Amino acid sequence: MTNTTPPTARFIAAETLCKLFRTRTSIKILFDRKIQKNNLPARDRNLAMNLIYGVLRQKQTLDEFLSGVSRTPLKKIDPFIHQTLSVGLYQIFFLERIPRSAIVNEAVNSCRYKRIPQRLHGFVNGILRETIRRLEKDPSLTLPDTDKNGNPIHNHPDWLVKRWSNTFGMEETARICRENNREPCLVLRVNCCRISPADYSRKLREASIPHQPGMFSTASLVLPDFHGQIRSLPGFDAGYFQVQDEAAQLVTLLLGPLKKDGLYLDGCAGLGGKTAHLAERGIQHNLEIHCVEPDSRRLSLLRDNVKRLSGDNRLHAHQMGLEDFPGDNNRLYDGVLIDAPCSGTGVTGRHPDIRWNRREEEIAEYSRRQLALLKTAADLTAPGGILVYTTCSLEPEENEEVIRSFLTTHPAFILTDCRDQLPEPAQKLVKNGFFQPHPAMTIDGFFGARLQKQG
Ligand SMILES: C[S@@+](CC[C@H](N)C(=O)[O-])C[C@H]1O[C@@H](n2cnc3c(N)ncnc32)[C@H](O)[C@@H]1O
Repeated sequence: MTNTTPPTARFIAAETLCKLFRTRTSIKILFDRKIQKNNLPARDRNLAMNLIYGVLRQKQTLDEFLSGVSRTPLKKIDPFIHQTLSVGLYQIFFLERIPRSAIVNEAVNSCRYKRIPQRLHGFVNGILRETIRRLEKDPSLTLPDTDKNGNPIHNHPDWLVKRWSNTFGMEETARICRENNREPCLVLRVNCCRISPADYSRKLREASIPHQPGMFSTASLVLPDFHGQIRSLPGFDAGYFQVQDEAAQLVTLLLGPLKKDGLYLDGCAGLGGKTAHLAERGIQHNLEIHCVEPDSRRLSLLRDNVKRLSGDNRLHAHQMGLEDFPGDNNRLYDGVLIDAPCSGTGVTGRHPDIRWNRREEEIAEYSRRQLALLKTAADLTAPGGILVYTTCSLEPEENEEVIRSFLTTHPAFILTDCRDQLPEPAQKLVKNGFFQPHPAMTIDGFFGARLQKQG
């Protein structure tokens, strides 16, 4: 292989992993850049993505195994070679359909492409062949689940495991980590304004796509084995569904009961997952909806998303930070949603880069920004109106502590019980009045608080 031939999926995976660990940039940004630069065919793109996500979910077990096979300590292995080996080991242990000889050849090809000195190709070749030899001798050989001191390996950084064991206890933490290390299922929210979940289920059945109803949200369908293009699912253009985990589906319900002809604001709209949900529900209630998002790329995707799902022309999208949003002609909002920027520690199963990119020190800065956003939102909420605060973090400083701190300075607001707005199966996700699902309950980790301004 020469540098004039296009790079392979394995090479892209190893390079992306190296860059991620070096720069702590999100996988989405790194991968999109690589795809644009290299024009990988869809099949290779999917394989590269699988390898990257797989290695991120198994990082510590792969490293533990590698340090048992390699005579060179991990810290002394060149980062690209290290990640090429992780990608190779991941394929050997998890992707049964790839011939083992191809795994070794491809790893050596990646080294050639990277212009790694020839003498080191033998090192890569030797480690992978030795692994295969051990597996042939003992087919029941698996990756280690404890480290050399006998401590369980969780495939999460120690600081996060320590925090979660303080919050949830060690057993629950181990369960959360285990769930996060599995490949998550695709979850859809059926757009009930366009089609019922039962009718959409029929369409999936006709297309031979295995699925089942979600456990908590009545509008959800779970597709355990689907790995294709989302656009290829039945009724994408017709707006029959949106990809959204059950936890994210449920938090929008906390704005209920919706007020007829009411004025609503999504104060941190992002790509519009929750704005679109609100817009769908809003059609029936004739809502006027405003949303605020400072990032122009996200706002443009949001517009497409909302148009596809609700065709709503009563959505007013504002590109700015909430602190700069003057409101609409001094009118106050009957409902405000603050889906605040957060550490994302509740969704490190779906986005395993988060667990390695985050720093514990960042949590204090997130909670400062979250409290500021909540205070801004309070001024935009009408008397009698509902203010919903939500994050996809599991950290108390970003969740209940933000709410407690807010309530001490805003006595006009009272905390109401989230249970009243949720369908019966989801009510068990509420603790101390807060919506608090976490991955051990086979749902993304979220937090939601429903506040009402006294009128
Ligand atoms: C958790 S995401 C929102 C996800 C979105 N609600 C959804 O369901 O797709 C938080 C969003 O807040 C935006 N944001 C950051 N600072 C903000 C600010 N000062 N005012 C409003 N939005 C902000 C970020 O750009 C990001 O898109």
